[in-house]
Amino acid sequence: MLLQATAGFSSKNLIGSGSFGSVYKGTLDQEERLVAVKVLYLQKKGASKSFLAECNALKGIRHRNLVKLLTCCSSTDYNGNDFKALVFEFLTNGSLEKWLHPEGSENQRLHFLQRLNIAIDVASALYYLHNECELPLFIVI
Ligand SMILES: Nc1ncnc2c1ncn2[C@@H]1O[C@H](COP(=O)(O)OP(=O)(O)OP(=O)(O)O)[C@@H](O)[C@H]1O
Repeated sequence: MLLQATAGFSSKNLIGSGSFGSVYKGTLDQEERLVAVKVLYLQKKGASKSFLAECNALKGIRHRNLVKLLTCCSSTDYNGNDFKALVFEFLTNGSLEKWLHPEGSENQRLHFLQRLNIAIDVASALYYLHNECELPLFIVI
């Protein structure tokens, strides 16, 4: 299903990569729903731990400033190769880092109030994670 959704994890659907995986844009056919599929680099130390931590921490979370985790996939093929991926709702506005530190045109620069609102939203999400969400949180180092 994920293979189909991402056209075989095609490089044209690659939207970014982080410390533990690559993120692909995908479309779930039946619903035409856009998703972000994070495929873990399992050869990297800490990646499996990061997968479990992200699954456990995000699966019960409902907050307007935290991305929704739709499902976690873990499988092993006939040759014993492991595959782990996290499927998130797709966020259309791109990377926050690029909004905060734009390279190009001045038009894309956020003004002070917009930046303040982002800081408030981040603080609100952190407050929720620390005080209101009942799930254990893991920090992966
Ligand atoms: N749900 C999503 N919707 C759209 N783009 C996403 C989504 N999740 C991640 N991305 C894109 O993929 C990039 C990599 O995400 P990922 O979660 O792997 O790493 P990170 O959180 O940016 O970094 P690190 O894991 O190193 O802390 C992000 O910077 C973002 O551009």
